[in-house]
Amino acid sequence: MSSIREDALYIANEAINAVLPENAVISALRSAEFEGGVILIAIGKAAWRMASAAKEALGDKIMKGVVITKYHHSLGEIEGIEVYEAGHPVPDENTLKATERALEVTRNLSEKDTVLFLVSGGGSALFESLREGVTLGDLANITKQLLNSGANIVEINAVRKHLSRVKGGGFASLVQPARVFSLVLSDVLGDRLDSIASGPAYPDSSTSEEALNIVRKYGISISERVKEVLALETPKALNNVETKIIGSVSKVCEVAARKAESLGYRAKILTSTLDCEAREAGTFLAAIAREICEFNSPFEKPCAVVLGGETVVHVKGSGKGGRNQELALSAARGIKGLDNTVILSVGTDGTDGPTDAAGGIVDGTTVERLMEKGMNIDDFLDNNDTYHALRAIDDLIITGPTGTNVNDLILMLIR
Ligand SMILES: Nc1ncnc2c1ncn2[C@@H]1O[C@H](COP(=O)(O)OP(=O)(O)O)[C@@H](O)[C@H]1O
Ligand SMILES: O=C(O)[C@@H](CO)OP(=O)(O)O
Ligand SMILES: [Mg+2]
Repeated sequence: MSSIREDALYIANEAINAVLPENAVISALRSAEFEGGVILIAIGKAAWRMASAAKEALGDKIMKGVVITKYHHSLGEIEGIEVYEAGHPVPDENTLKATERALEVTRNLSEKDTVLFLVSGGGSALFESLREGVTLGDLANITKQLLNSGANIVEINAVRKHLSRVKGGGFASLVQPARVFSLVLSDVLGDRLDSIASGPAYPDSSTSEEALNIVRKYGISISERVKEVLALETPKALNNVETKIIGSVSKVCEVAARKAESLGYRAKILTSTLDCEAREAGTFLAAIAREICEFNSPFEKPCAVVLGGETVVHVKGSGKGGRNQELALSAARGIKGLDNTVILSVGTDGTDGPTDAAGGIVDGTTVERLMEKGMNIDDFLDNNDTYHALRAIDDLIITGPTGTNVNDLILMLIR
């Protein structure tokens, strides 16, 4: 019989494999019709896999193409398509250069032409052409502040959209009169199309006023010059765009639940929209675990509790970690001493925060194993240093870039 840890890792792996984008791209393109030329632009952490699937489906119908993905996320050449890598989560020079190339290949198109736009999370950092008055230095600085402020992705992107020529519908405006056919892998809760990769081809629902309020709410420091740029509006209507969502965290949760059932666990999806502070989610989940272990309620053992979403972290310490590692370690504190209980939290993109881990997997012995090494769990949580704690006791999950990106999966198994 496999161990409960092995079960958890198997379930997570199967669920992530089920949202690799290839099949979804190919089936979405099967029924699509293109009158004139097709120009492919793919952005985000899943861009390479999405583009290579589109090439497989459409072959020479694709006249030109540009892929922009995160460093170490491309898997080689794709015939007839230019592949670039750039900075994420903070954009860099290569972001601007690659985006300029994407704008060049989509210039001067006719209304018969189609821009096949393949969008996945990460696109905000990877696809950028700045409004006049904003420098790359400004954007990098504002991005770093926002990422560590506890602001959620919808808020972060409301600000980024108002600094950009391509975000918030800007890209679709620039390629007019060509039509944009957009396939989107969602990594934003509620599948908000104007927030995923900051919606370069979707009418923006956020306003300048909101962007300025977010800057104020989180105490983001910006110059007067940047403030003036933020006050300019984004497109609120576009008539050349068609959009399809081809994957999201709900599917990850459903597959995880199904796989858990196939291993004999009674599975429940608790939520697919978890969005609170990471350590609070971990503490809360641990409390549910204790209830189940003691009273066999509200879920009967053996059970699998599945959650999907994207928590946030107010980073105050100077350590290394990510939201999944922080959720897992805080859960470990709460399930200390429980038998046959495992909690796992993993980013489906394979990278959790600025680390080489995808997440963490903890159990009732995690705290004790840390203590044996002379490590106090609270110190590591306080310093946002969850990576070093989990690494010391082999409780990290390391997958490398997965080629997909649909938020995070959290799984609790009890038997
Ligand atoms: N030391 C840390 N501990 C916990 N979280 C952190 C730490 N450093 C950065 N983060 C969080 O990691 C987030 C970025 O993680 P990442 O996995 O790259 O996000 P995404 O998958 O959404 O692109 C930041 O928003 C920040 O809140
Ligand atoms: O690109 C982005 O804006 C976000 C959401 O889509 O993705 P990530 O959090 O992976 O950077
Ligand atoms: Mg991630």
